[in-house]
Amino acid sequence: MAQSSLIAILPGDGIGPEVTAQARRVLEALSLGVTFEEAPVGGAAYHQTGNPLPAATLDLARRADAILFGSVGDPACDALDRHLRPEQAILGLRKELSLFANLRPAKLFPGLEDASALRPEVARTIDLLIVRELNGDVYFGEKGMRTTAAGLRQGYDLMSYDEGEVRRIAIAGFEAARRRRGKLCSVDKANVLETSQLWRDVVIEVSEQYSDVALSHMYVDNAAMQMVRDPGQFDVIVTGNLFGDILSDQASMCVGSIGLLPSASLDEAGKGLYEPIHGSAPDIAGQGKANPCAAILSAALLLRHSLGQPEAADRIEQAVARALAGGQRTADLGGSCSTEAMGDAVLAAL
Ligand SMILES: NC(=O)c1ccc[n+]([C@@H]2O[C@H](COP(=O)([O-])OP(=O)(O)OC[C@H]3O[C@@H](n4cnc5c(N)ncnc54)[C@H](O)[C@@H]3O)[C@@H](O)[C@H]2O)c1
Ligand SMILES: CC(C)[C@H](C(=O)O)[C@@H](O)C(=O)O
Ligand SMILES: [Mg+2]
Repeated sequence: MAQSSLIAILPGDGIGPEVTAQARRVLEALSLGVTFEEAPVGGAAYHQTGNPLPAATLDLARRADAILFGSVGDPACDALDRHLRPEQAILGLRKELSLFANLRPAKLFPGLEDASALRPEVARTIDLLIVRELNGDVYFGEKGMRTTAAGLRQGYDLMSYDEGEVRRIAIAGFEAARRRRGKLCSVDKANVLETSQLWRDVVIEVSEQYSDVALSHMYVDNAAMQMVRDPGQFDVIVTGNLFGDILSDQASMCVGSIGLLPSASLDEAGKGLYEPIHGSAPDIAGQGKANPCAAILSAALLLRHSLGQPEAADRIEQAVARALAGGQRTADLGGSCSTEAMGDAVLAAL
């Protein structure tokens, strides 16, 4: 029941706290009777405790019904050992909570044609969902630095997927396609990578249970090209962790800004972490310039996927659309609204 739901707020670093504050205001305005509890994460947590993902923060994330996450990343931490860096916090949460299915929707908001990097008639066709695998791939394989026989420094990161990991994300992709326009494009690099060959084989096996979904396959380099040539051809894209990371940043500029794309990271049971796809944006942090829409739209996904509140989710999405259509825009979209003013505009449109 939403009455007793606990939402963990993990604002993080850079613009994370700025955009999360606006998302929280919007959730509060809906008076859903939810409780919020906040904890530090990323560089903020490292500076306080020496650990980017302190036990108390992980505990809150486990106890909560859903997690609203800002962003992590702090240039002052870039020289730390990798396990101490802010980014380990989001990777750790995804892994510890088995949040393997990352949904990244991208759709052009009416009126934002001019903000897209694409021509308006192309931008208008975009309504796609990237289903990105989040617990495996080159992100979580063996990695390290070593010295070659010739005495050269060598970095390595092992890419791998087992068939169980591919099967469960393929199912998530087919299920999403079934709820949308019935088209699934699996993106891989099977012409070169064994990991991708297994990926393709398993996706084809799973497709036998989904005869109502039209499955296609595309190599990732072609997919990057097709995303800007004819993005309207895509309904659902299912892909691995690394390819999904890259393609989703690209998709964001096709609809106008990285400050617009939310995401849901789900486990098998529907528990979720919700975050904008963007990072901590150190170049604009602390200046009130960040676009809070991705964070606000992430709160909408939280209500829909973890709290069973689809009407409230629709209300938030419609309010964002109305605010944008009314000309309220932050600098990334060519406007002059501050982060807070954009939050005000969404609240006014609720
Ligand atoms: N999930 C996460 O927490 C996450 C995601 C991506 C990057 N990061 C981290 O963030 C740090 C910065 O990385 P980066 O610069 O490659 O990516 P970034 O997404 O933080 O920023 C890329 C560019 O987009 C702009 N931008 C991002 N979000 C914006 C918003 N809401 N409104 C307006 N402009 C916005 C930034 O100003 C910057 O010019 C790094 O430490 C990186 O590891 C974290
Ligand atoms: C910060 C980083 C670990 C993260 C990723 O690569 O998954 C980010 O780029 C994202 O898209 O959420
Ligand atoms: Mg990314």
